[in-house]
Amino acid sequence: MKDDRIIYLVASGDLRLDANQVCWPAQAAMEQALAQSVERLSGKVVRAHPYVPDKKHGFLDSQRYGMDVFKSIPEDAPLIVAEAVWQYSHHVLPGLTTHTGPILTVANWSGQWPGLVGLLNLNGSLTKAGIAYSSLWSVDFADEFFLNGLQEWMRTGTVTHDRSHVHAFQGATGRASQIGEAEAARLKKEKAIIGVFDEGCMGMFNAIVPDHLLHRTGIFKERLSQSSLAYAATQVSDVEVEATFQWLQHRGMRFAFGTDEATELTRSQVLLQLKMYIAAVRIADNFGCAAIGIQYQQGLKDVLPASDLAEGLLNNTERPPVFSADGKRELFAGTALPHFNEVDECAGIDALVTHRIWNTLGLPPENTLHDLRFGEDFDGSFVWVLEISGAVPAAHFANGYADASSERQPPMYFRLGGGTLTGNSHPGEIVWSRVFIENDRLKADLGRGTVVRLPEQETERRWSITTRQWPMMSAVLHGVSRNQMMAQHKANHIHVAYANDAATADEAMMAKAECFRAMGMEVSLCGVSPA
Ligand SMILES: C[C@H](O)[C@@H](O)[C@@H](O)C(=O)CO
Repeated sequence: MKDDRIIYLVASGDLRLDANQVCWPAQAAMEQALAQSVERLSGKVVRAHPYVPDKKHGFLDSQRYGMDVFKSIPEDAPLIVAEAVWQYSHHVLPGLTTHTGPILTVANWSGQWPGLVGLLNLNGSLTKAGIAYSSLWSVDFADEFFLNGLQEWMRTGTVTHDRSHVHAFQGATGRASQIGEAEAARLKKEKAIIGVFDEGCMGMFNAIVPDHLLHRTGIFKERLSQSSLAYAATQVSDVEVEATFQWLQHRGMRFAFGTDEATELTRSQVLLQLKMYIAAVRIADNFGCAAIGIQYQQGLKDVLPASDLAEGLLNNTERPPVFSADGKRELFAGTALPHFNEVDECAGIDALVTHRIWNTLGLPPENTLHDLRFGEDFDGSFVWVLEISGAVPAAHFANGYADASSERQPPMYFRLGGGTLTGNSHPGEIVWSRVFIENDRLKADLGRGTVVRLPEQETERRWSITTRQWPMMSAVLHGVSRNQMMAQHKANHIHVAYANDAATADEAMMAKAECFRAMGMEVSLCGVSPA
């Protein structure tokens, strides 16, 4: 007889065995706490797939495995996708496309592993796929917000969230309107190319912009291969790469060198990373790209050290010069070449538009995405830990390269090592944004924030409970609570750019919103006034 109390549970994981094994204890602890809360409300959690002793974890670790597991889940049953780790959404997406019962995505509010990041990627992917779902998050699965939400979901199949901070953008005025419209018109007339080095990183379905939506904005993809990047890196001379390395050292960037290739950063890893940097600029020039994205994961991760150092350098106006192979021409001289991490094409659109609008406004054009990794209250405000897995432009640190260091990427994600471009982002006024896809439309959320200087001890604490090797930004997002942000945000990534002060940040936000609107997107302002 069918037991109406049963709620099925699946857990999507990484593709990398090491990451799944290292992170499994956190997942097991989270599932236990979650199951107890469900039981308190008279439900019963049944795992739809087991812990596999041979693998030493219980994650869905491939798309095919996910499809096979979903065959045995009754399609109309209530289903929880529980996440304490970074996960590849395509492991569960196929099964969820045909699931008719209520779906709840849940993450533990912890910075230890990027579980919240995984949850947000899944939510963005489900949104793009048009699959109905609800979502919840909790520190211990016993708080009122979580229990109320869980109860509502178990009773009605949905969770209602407060989204009163989201306002339809009403159009900009004055200079912001002119600049935004002019940039959109320029894109339509002149067109622009984003170079995509192997589409579809780590199952991030939400990060792939279908051509029919992209082309309406004036942006087109050049589909590039990471194989050609690896080859081009072999063509860079040792003399050139040595000069690039010296350039960085001369500006005070620190490299945390060791000797063990398996766990430490070595000079040879860094030199390969810098060859990749030079190669990427040359390929971008060859194909006339206005921005590029290197996925690094599947494929390149087995061939070269991490792409992050190259990515951070590309995003900075002041960066080591790169010349054409014949040495005659400096490429992209005096400017950043916007790079979108993990080939997140939504971020690619944003990076290009931000780069251009900020330059027009005379603002620092360096922009980047971060993961929405974690956050906690500090001194009466909710301060987010924005942290990306490797690199930000050095201009985001108070003293540029002199405040930047390169640390070895964690071995469980980056077997072949390579260094990050890391540091603590300086205080200041920022514009945040996210382009996403819903109902086969490009949409964009924008808002304002302030990067705060936390006491050193608190900064260190936050770094130590997340990933110490990765660059961090401590941000207060204006007019948006933690739960509102989580409920609305449709991506693991959030885009950020600094302005000079509050007034210039407000103007830049409006100019970008206007540009996005003129590019055909449905634009919302979050936490700030619509006009
Ligand atoms: C290395 C990890 O897999 C990261 O790529 C992950 O935490 C992310 O940054 C996801 O946006």
